[in-house]
Amino acid sequence: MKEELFEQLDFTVNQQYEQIIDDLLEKQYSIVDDFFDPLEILKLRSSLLHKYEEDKFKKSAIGNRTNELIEKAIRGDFILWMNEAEAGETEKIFFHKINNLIEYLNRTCFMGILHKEFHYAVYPKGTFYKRHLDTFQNDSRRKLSIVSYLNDENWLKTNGGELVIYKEDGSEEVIYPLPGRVVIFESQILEHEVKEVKNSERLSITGWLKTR
Ligand SMILES: O=C(O)CCC(=O)C(=O)O
Ligand SMILES: [Fe+2]
Repeated sequence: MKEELFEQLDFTVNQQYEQIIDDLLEKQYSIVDDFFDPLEILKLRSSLLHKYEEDKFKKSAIGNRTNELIEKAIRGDFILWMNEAEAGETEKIFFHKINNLIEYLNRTCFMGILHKEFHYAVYPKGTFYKRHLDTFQNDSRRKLSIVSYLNDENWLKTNGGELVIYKEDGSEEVIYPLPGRVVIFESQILEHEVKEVKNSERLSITGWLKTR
């Protein structure tokens, strides 16, 4: 009895998470502009670029690798999966924040998130990811998609690489990949697209929170 009471007491309402939950309930996606602060973004970006320069990234695939050309016509990004067990200092900051969010979602919404997977992504100039649903190719257990943008503060809107979310009412939300910004959306429901990068390299971490 007493323990139960204490469990209740150590819970504090987090306004940012509450906003995410409200948004998800209302429109199936949420845009959070200050999920990571500038120093965190700087560290995550350096870490990404360091690994990218070491040639650790691989061309992304879409399920079975039967036709390279078709795959290239669908998505052109390069990715590196992150391993929480081997996370460096910088990645630890990332996973700490994500784990806090998961804990909150499970506690307040009984979302039942049990697994997660994240990868770094680089979209070089000229690349894109055509309109798709994240659960088509890989995994029906994907519940929420989370994209964190690691571009620097000089990122221009004219660089392209917008994330377009196709809403259920038929309209579109165009989202610029600005540093610190995180976009969370229902993986099973919302189709989306990454527009062609016209200039520079578009840097991000993409991942999924999964049930069962
Ligand atoms: O980078 C983004 O904005 C979205 C990436 C995406 O849709 C995916 O990797 O499935
Ligand atoms: Fe996607």
